[in-house]
Amino acid sequence: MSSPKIVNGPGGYILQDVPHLIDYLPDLPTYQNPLKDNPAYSVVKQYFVDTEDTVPEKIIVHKDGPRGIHFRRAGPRQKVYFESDEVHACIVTCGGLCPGLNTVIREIVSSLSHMYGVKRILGIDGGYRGFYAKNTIPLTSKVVNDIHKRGGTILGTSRGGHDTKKIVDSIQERGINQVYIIGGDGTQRGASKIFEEIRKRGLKVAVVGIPKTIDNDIPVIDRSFGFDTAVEEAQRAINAAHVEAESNENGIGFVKLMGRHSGFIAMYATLASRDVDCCLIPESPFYLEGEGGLFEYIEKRLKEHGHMVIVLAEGAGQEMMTKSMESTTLEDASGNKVLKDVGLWLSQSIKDHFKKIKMVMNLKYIDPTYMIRAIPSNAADNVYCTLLAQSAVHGAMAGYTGYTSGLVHGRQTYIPFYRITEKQNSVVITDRMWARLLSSTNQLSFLGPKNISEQKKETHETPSPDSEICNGVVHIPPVTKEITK
Ligand SMILES: Nc1ncnc2c1ncn2[C@@H]1O[C@H](COP(=O)(O)OP(=O)(O)OP(=O)(O)O)[C@@H](O)[C@H]1O
Ligand SMILES: O=P(O)(O)OC[C@H]1O[C@](O)(CO)[C@@H](O)[C@@H]1O
Ligand SMILES: [Mg+2]
Repeated sequence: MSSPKIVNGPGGYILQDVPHLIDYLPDLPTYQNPLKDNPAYSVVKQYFVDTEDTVPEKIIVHKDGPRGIHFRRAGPRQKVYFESDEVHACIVTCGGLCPGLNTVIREIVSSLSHMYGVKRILGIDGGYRGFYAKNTIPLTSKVVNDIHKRGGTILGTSRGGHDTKKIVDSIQERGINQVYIIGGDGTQRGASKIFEEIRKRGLKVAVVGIPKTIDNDIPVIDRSFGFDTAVEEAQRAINAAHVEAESNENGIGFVKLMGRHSGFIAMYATLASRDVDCCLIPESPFYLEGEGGLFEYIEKRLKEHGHMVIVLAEGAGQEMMTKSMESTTLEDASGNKVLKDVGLWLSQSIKDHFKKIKMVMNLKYIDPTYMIRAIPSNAADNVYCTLLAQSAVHGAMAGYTGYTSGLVHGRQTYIPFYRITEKQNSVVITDRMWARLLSSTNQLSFLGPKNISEQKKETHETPSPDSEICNGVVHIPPVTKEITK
């Protein structure tokens, strides 16, 4: 692994910089950025980003506190390290779907063609393995013109199949010199390995990651593109659950949403809806029976209101499920643990409980999990995708490499891969945002004081001042390599 580029400045200023091609190819020539003559840019007062501009990771600071960690600000630079004719770019999408993938593809192609006059852009078919196992797809502005109106990815995606050597061989053989890799935490780990191999071989190839995660589990960045769309789409399921619940005697509308280790979609969908009485996420343990348990809370709510809505993230309550429901495949092709269907299990457990206590109850279970991610991105996400793609392209043209292009406190930045891959982002239940949710739903926390003090120890002893914005980061145990029985 190449060592991190850290620049220290006065007042505790730290720049966690990203690699540059000249770190290992010092004699590369530079060229004037063609944007200088672009009519869209020539009217902008200061259209090139000052190379000294950086963006702070934490925006809330104390008077006497250090200035803290910063990232390089994204945007076009005066000098570029590629001539337009020289660029041969490729784009690949990996991991699960997310609204906005096609918009990012479209905007990378548009930025390269319209801003930098690039003519050779390839799509890699079907994720990482497409580099060595499939044909490529030529991409032009015409080909991608309408794709942002469709869900999914026109390039196809996959899990597994990352073979660093074969991928870099393919890049080298095809003469590709800019690689745009769109995907989640696993994908960014793969991108980092590709960068290291390219650097080792001394190739003039910029490797750029574009973060995508419906679960919002990538750290540092404000949120992933597509997250907003997914939360919005989840409202339709919650509304339906509410209508069903209201119209039945002791009705329970029960909605399962995505979120393997991180309950962000469930949390934001709950906060947005206002119809949810109980939100269950992986980060907040709960129990069913007895005083302070879920069953008691449901009974109470039904007696008070006659109906209720429960939103459950798929990773919640996994540890409680019986061995009898154990799935036969315990991990996917990428090594991610395959979760058991907690929605079916919990809704059945609730039904059994009410049967046992002889109380009438009508539960309607809605599972819209894939529906919220297989749709085109909304207007806000489309704008986000556009700016993200433009920033990614500006960085590669300027010779930066080995970075993820991401939004930090509303600013486009270049983040070194190691900051993206070292941890997963999770809801921190001792932070303000979860407390806001609890006050909004008025649900119990289902936590004893022991659980709360354990969470505090696991995360930050002292909550970060701006933690409610990006929620915080916790260490997730590495994916367990269980043997399939
Ligand atoms: N540690 C790793 N090193 C190299 N490649 C990896 C690593 N982890 C995952 N990958 C590769 O990245 C790709 C996507 O990984 P994964 O299936 O975990 O999805 P993801 O990018 O995390 O997206 P999401 O989880 O949001 O759907 C796969 O092709 C996988 O082989
Ligand atoms: O697409 P697959 O392989 O079914 O995986 C589904 C998983 O992908 C995600 O959408 C993103 O990791 C999870 O929320 C979900 O558990
Ligand atoms: Mg992932």
